Amino acid sequence: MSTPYIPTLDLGSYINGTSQERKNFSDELGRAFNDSGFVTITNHGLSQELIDQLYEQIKAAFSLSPAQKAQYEKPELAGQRGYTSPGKETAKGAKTADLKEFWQIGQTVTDGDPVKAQYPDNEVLAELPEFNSITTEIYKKLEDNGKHLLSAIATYLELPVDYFDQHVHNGNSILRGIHYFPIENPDAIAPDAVRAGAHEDINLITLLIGASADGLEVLTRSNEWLPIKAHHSDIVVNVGDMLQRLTNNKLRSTTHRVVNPPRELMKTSRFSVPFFLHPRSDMDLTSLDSCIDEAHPKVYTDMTAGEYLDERLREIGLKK
Ligand SMILES: O=C(O)CCC(=O)C(=O)O
Ligand SMILES: [Fe+2]
Repeated sequence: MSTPYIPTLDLGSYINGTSQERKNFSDELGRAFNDSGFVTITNHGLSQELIDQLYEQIKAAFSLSPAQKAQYEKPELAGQRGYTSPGKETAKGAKTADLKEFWQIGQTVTDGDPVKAQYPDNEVLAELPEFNSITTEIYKKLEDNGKHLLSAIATYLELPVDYFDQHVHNGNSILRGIHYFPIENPDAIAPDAVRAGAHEDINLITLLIGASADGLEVLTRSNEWLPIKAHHSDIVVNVGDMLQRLTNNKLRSTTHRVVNPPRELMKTSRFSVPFFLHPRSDMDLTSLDSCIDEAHPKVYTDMTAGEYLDERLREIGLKK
């Protein structure tokens, strides 16, 4: 998956490294987030066996009948938990909905934190008991990896290493299993219909487990679409709009999309599982003073993470 534009970093060298190795990791991660906004990480502690089990469960969940899936689709939850059927999410600024369906799993609060009251319960799939345990395990592992990455970013930004900890503890993160369904008749879809229209992610950072097929593309600084090869064992990490806002554009939330397959593969599915790392909704996203100066005047209005998420869910059609 590695291209010079999207460097590969060893997360193990940060988690278990010497102070020099940790410093090097922070510098390289910061540089990549400042440049392309994307990195690939290895040594993330998710075994291939666990990733395979995850994909097995995700595929099984999408294979349920439309009536079974409909039991888990709750419009009042704005797609934030359970199942969302095709045609519901449209990339910001696009006219035609993405060619996808998805499941979303949210935070499980177990330590008595009153923030629990803000989160709807996860939908429990009665048909697939292992779906619930495996997705929860993956959620926790990706959340842990995300916390390490944010502490490395805090160091890069010359903030205290634990700057993000209180904001992401029991944060509003989402694990999303996506099925880009087969396109049975390519001539019958709208000319602008794509698997995922060009967009930026809403959250702080996204950790994306290697997809089942190619199709993900990243918009480079020279305005070219760079394909990212799908590798099951890698995790691709990118900056989202909340971190871009907080850093007044120092870290870049890079535009990406998922293109339709070539004609001979139109009738095949593509599965992917991003983890959108969100803070608690009361986190203040006001740009850091250290990221504002004469050359970089303040760009964004002040908002909390909760206010910003609400605005964005309306823009993509999930919240009415
Ligand atoms: O499916 C993928 O590879 C990427 C999905 C994505 O960008 C998203 O859901 O925000
Ligand atoms: Fe995305």
